[in-house]
Amino acid sequence: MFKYNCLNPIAAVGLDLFSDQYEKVDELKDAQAALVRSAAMHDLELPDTLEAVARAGAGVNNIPLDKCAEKGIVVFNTPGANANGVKELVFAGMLYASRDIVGGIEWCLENQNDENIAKTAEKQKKNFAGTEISGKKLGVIGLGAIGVLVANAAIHMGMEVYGYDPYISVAAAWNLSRSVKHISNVEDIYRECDYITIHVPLLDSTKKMISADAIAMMKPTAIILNFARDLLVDEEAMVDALAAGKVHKYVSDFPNTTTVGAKGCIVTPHLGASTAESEDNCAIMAVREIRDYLENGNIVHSVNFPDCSMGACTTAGRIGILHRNVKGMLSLYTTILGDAGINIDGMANKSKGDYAYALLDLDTSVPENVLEKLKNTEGVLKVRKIC
Ligand SMILES: NC(=O)c1ccc[n+]([C@@H]2O[C@H](COP(=O)([O-])OP(=O)(O)OC[C@H]3O[C@@H](n4cnc5c(N)ncnc54)[C@H](O)[C@@H]3O)[C@@H](O)[C@H]2O)c1
Ligand SMILES: O=C(O)[C@H](O)COP(=O)(O)O
Repeated sequence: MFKYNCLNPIAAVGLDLFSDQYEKVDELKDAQAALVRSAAMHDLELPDTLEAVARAGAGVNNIPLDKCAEKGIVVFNTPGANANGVKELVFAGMLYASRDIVGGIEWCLENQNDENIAKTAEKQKKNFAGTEISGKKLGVIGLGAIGVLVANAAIHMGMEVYGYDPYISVAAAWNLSRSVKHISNVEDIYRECDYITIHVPLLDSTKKMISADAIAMMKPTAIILNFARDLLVDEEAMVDALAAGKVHKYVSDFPNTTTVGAKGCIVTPHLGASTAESEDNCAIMAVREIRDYLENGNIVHSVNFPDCSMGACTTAGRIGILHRNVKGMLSLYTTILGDAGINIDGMANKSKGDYAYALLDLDTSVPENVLEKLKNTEGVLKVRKIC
């Protein structure tokens, strides 16, 4: 029986994919797997029982990735599963920033008792007029799952789209419309674009990447959209620039005391992925990842260990070894197994940064004393007996 804990509510359509071999538990300390959305995990005590964490979503800045790796806990996310939900809200953000839709709605509510509201509205509507997005320049910073969808949809909306991503994946490049202009110097986006939207992960290297200097290059009419993470933007500098009329609007999906209520800021309460479709997609992908890892030892879509798959286990034994990415590890395993008279039928070993994963199919189930030897090998973080 496998036990899992949900640190946030996770869509039922995903949890229903757990078989009767799985039991939901109320406490993380009792779980082998955890499912999480944005709950902060940095200060949580991670129990020794925990094997896997699946982030039902994209951003993993709420999870201590290295601490998990050191404890042999594989962290997954669900790339692309909520991208369409975010893309649609980015366009809502562009429209809210371009036309005073909110002001217009508020005016209607304030005048709901006016019998002549239809007539008055025709006189007042000039106060809520705006501009169109068609024909304007959009800069997309980060062309991953979300950035590509935003860029392609903007082309269909008649925008001139500039795309910047020095690390773009081959898959994303294939999906990107050929009409998107490839930008190699992000300053071209800051200087020339009417709308700038950011879709990069929050990392040490991207923190405050929209800096005061970047903001100073922007047009006074610029509209900046942040549906990625608030810490990507120097928001103090942004609020100052808005107050001084140096940029026009800042749309953010991450409320905080700097931006909510500040002049020119339009803030939503982290709604990007809060659609039925995105929540279902993320939950389904997260549960599949956890099951494939716990039942078969396969790693797909991990953010702290390499992906490594050998399908379902068809041999008498299978073990997975999470270890440091240092030389000589495989020969230590083959020696221990060979000395125990165990034949290796198949093997895969992959590495990612400081960490690596070996999956071994064996002609017999590994006895406890051999598992102990493997576990006690210098550089091994965790050994799992899968069958
Ligand atoms: N508002 C929401 O509800 C919501 C929902 C989903 C994701 N997000 C946020 O959006 C981010 C992006 O999501 P995604 O699904 O597109 O992720 P993704 O991993 O598919 O794409 C991120 C892209 O950013 C690029 N990148 C990294 N560093 C860069 C840099 N310095 N300059 C330019 N590009 C850079 C990468 O190459 C990659 O192509 C997530 O990390 C998360 O923080 C927010
Ligand atoms: O990174 C993400 O996937 C988003 O920020 C969504 O977060 P949520 O699952 O808490 O809505």
